[in-house]
Amino acid sequence: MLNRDAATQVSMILTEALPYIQRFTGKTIVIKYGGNAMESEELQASFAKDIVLMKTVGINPVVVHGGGPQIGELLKRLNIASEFIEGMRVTDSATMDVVEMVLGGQVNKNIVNLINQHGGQALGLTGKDANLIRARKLKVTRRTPGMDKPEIIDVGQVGEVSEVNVKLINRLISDDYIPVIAPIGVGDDGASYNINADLVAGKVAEALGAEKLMLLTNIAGLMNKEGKVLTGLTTAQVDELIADGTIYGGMLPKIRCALDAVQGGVGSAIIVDGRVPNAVLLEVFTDTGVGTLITNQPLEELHAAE
Ligand SMILES: Nc1ncnc2c1ncn2[C@@H]1O[C@H](COP(=O)(O)OP(=O)(O)O)[C@@H](O)[C@H]1O
Ligand SMILES: CC(=O)N[C@@H](CCC(=O)OP(=O)(O)O)C(=O)O
Repeated sequence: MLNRDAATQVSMILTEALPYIQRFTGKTIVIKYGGNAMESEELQASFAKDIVLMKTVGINPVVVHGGGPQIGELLKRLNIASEFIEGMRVTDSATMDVVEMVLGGQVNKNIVNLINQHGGQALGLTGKDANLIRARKLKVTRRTPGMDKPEIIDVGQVGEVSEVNVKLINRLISDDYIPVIAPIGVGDDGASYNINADLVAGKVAEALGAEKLMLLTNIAGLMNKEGKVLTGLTTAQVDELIADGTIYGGMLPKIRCALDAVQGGVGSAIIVDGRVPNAVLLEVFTDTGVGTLITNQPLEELHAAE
């Protein structure tokens, strides 16, 4: 039996959750589960439980996962060198094979299995299944201070989303499945594309008209040079932070996809620290959600989240 203090705590949490449950019931929330947020077995289990709980109270979670560090590990074991340009892995055909094996196999099935172990009905897909994610080749542009023109860089078999099979995802949702999507796209010619998982999550959220896009990562949020978490950002402020080098690497696609998603009709996008146990629950069901929030009604000024 719960002691008095624990019982009070539980009832406080449930009371706090009620308005959020009412607000999100029947709505779709897209959760991007980054490879860095899969740090430990405990965190993976708490993520799976959070997703099952969401579904149980009538919210429709759609998971899009990454697996960058897991791809890096196998590439290393196979002695295949790898580099990132502007947050995108340069992908030749040997690298693409590894990406497909790790994301579509190991990582996808691990998440599906965990959700199912906790009582959910997860169904894993790559963008190739039923042409879920159609893609075209992505050309990376790099702006270097002092150079008047941006460079266009060929990073190989890296794609961007051209179309999402919304009908399939909605069908899975209405049949009570939890879709778990690996960020591999298929070109018109059947070619495989390695797509940054943030970009897939953003486009899936946009295509579904999701209420919320959550990006789980290994940092407390988007930070300024002093290490303070920033929230309520405008596009212009983000552009400034990119230009002065405050935002770089993996945060570039993350913040861009968050901005694009809200401009494309998603209610809000939030970058959350996935290293915190039950990060998804805390963000969706309590007032304590912290991280970098991006909405269409930006706050007046950049400010540090409390
Ligand atoms: N301004 C910034 N604020 C926070 N993190 C940043 C910033 N600029 C770059 N980063 C880097 O971006 C990383 C998150 O991107 P990434 O490693 O691709 O995460 P994920 O695997 O979760 O998608 C952070 O761990 C940090 O190293
Ligand atoms: C083009 C590109 O960079 N693709 C990513 C796909 C996985 C991913 O995005 O994983 P995280 O979310 O864990 O970083 C990669 O190859 O690492």
